[in-house]
Amino acid sequence: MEFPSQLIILLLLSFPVFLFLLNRRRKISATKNRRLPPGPPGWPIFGNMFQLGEMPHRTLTNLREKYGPILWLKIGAVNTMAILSAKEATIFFKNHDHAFSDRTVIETMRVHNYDKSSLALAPYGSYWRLMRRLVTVDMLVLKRINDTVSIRRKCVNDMLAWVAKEARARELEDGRGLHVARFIFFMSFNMFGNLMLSRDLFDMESENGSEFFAAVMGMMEWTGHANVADLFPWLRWLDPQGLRRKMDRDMGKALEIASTFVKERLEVERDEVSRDFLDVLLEFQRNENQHALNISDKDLNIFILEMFLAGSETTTSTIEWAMTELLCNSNCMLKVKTELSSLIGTKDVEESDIDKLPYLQAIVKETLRLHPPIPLLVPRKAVQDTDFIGYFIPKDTQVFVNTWAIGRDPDVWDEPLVFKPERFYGCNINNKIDYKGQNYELIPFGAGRRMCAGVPLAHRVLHLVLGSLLHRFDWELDSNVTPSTIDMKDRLGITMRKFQPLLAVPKLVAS
Ligand code: HEM
Repeated sequence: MEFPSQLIILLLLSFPVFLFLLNRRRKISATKNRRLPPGPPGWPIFGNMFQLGEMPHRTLTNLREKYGPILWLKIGAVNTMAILSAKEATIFFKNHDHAFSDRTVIETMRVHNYDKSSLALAPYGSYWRLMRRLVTVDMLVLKRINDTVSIRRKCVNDMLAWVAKEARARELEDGRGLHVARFIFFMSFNMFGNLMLSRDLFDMESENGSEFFAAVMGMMEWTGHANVADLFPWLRWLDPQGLRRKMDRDMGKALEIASTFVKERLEVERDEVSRDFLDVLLEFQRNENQHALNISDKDLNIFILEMFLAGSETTTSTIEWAMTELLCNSNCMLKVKTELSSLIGTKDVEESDIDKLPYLQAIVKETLRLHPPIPLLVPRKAVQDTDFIGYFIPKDTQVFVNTWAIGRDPDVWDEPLVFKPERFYGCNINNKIDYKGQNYELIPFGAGRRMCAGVPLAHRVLHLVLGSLLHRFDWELDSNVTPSTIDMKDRLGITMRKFQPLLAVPKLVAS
């Protein structure tokens, strides 16, 4: 009778060992198998770099038909996986978000060790967690966003006054359009200047930017350039296009000015009413005993720069595209203007009105579906070797989640190439789809752990600015273009902007 109970105990003890060995065998066989996703053959040394062209989001989308929704590329020396469909993106974010939660860092972002202090580029770990908490728990929470409503209102009013002045001037000059993205960008920059530092950094009257503005503009330019040193890391020391040198100069200047802003702030008494994001940041830094890590002064200065880099171009690109689509689709323009006038009347659009404006919301979603400002998201990187849908993805592989392709995925969207806000409106089946990271077919802000930390603020700003421009003015295309001749090409820099900037004529709405 002794024997069976010993056997049972032995079996019970050996079961976990058995499971461990089985799991290990599976992993070894997946690794041995090393089946990479399919992809176009590349050149020796250069891989697929010449095939991608200037608009990789479009090139990759076109490759889906031949190779399927998951693509393997070698861009120079960099292993790259691209995800091109909503179904595969869902599996990626639901089951593998952790395994791909690091970031690839481009060469220009290593200057001044920017990447070491950046929230957007930090490796997935304790520093990232701390900074992410700062943004999502202390800074961009509902109360603080509500406390700063008047700042955004003032910046939008300044912009509306500027456009009104231009509109009056244009009444005399037949049909000459205004460069729409320019004044949206200046307004956004000032908005972040006021939210972050309580100061205007661009003078709309004289159209003059501060030194800080010029330095951050330089940073945006060098970040948006394709850099050979990113594809062949052994070329880094050579800085073949001089981008590192230029970035070093402009980022150095921007950091120096940001540190004087901080020093000046430390010398003044601040009251609760005028608290801005810098006050929140400094308080977070002072409470260092509550965190596992310290935030250095440099981390703080880099955080300030990051808010400008993350927020102003993305906002501008979205609104320029929304205005373009509306000017090409007069029925949608009429519908949104009718919604605004019947629900808002003659008063200004306020952030508190957004929930009452479903068609305006549908327009913002539809614009972000077709024209996501960051079409390949901020590239992720594999933290470890991973088995992804039966493919072996080696550690350090760069991942492009092509949200541009996913927004046009024919398996998900009816008439995917048509601008149709109605799909998100009324009783339509897509009405419930949102960009807050739960619906993987619409991910202009990404999804998962590394999803955009600025969504609550971006949501307010996009609707407020677009709603105000549409409510206050009637818009027409520049007299040289029509909806059928307008150029709809995009170009990729730090964000995806319209290749030919939108020129449109504002006319004051008679009140
Ligand atoms: C139209 C507006 C915006 C768009 C389309 C956008 C889009 C994105 C995208 C695609 C990512 C990468 C997500 C991923 O990897 O899954 C991202 C990251 C980020 N965004 Fe935004 N963004 C916008 C506005 C803002 C604003 C206003 C802020 C801050 C004030 C902001 C702060 C950030 C930060 C800090 C990250 C890095 C998050 C992390 O790595 O944990 N963004 N954004």
